[in-house]
Amino acid sequence: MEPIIELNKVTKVFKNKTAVNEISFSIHKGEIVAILGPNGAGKTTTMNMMLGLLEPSEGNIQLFKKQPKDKFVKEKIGAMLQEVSVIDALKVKEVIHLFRSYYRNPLSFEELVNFTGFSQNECQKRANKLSGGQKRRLGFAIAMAGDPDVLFFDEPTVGLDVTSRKVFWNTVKDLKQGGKTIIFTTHYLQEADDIAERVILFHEGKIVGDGTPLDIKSKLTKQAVTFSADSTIHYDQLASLPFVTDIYEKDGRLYVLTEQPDDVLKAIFAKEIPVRNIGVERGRLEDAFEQVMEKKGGCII
Ligand SMILES: Nc1ncnc2c1ncn2[C@@H]1O[C@H](COP(=O)(O)OP(=O)(O)OP(=O)(O)O)[C@@H](O)[C@H]1O
Repeated sequence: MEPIIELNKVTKVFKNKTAVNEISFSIHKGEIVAILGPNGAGKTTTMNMMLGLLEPSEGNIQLFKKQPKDKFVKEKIGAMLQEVSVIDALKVKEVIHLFRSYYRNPLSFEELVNFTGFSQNECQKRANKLSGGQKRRLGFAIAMAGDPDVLFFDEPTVGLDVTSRKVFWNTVKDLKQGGKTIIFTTHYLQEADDIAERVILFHEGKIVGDGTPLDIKSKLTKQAVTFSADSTIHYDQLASLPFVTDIYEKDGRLYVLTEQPDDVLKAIFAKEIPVRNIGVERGRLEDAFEQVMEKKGGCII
């Protein structure tokens, strides 16, 4: 299958700062890709270049075999950027009507209101009276107005409450099922792990990892022996077990990171440490991310 997005040795320099440094990758139809990396890694700059909002200093970007600014491309893509700026004087319903009017085959008004999750009353509100989270939900509807094939979301869930986040990602999964291609950035690594089929890891303007979340975790993380623990257990007791590199607690379970889970289990039983509901898991994407940063951007995948 032909890629629909292709970046070839793309560099972006702002004055003296190289924000993106000779990156190349392709994205195929129907992929759901998370672009991850620490602050200042070059994620937004890359996304803005794919959207035609910034020109690369060097290299080439093509979407649908055309330049990002091509009118054909503009009709095929939708974007929700970090700053959602809408015309404040307009009501929500007027904003939606306005953005529909920009496209030849827009989604229906009702479908777009569904993306916001707004009630009829909320649709009467002026855009400048919306909360931060509501503005993002309106931004989602704006991104969908032209029924795009490719969607770009730059940190889409910042400012959304837990329920709105779930609704947002469930909608994204449905869009993927419907054949859309989705590219998003996020600092919530669990979201990337849950949603993305592919993760592209950025560090200091370079791509340092590219693969499925499982690939990346398998290559970079240690395994964890996990269990529900008796309150009498002390971290010291666990830390003294052989091959343990770290211990943390999450959702009432203890995670003992190790490269040798069998040996850790043997030692737990030998020392009669009171553990229940034992499991062995791969480390989190967050752990992989930390490993990459510790390697100071050396390419690992
Ligand atoms: N318009 C600009 N002028 C000068 N430098 C810029 C400009 N935009 C971005 N940069 C610099 O380029 C680098 C990459 O920025 P970018 O916004 O792409 O990072 P990011 O990975 O999206 O970060 P974050 O996670 O904080 O959003 C940073 O060092 C940033 O300061």
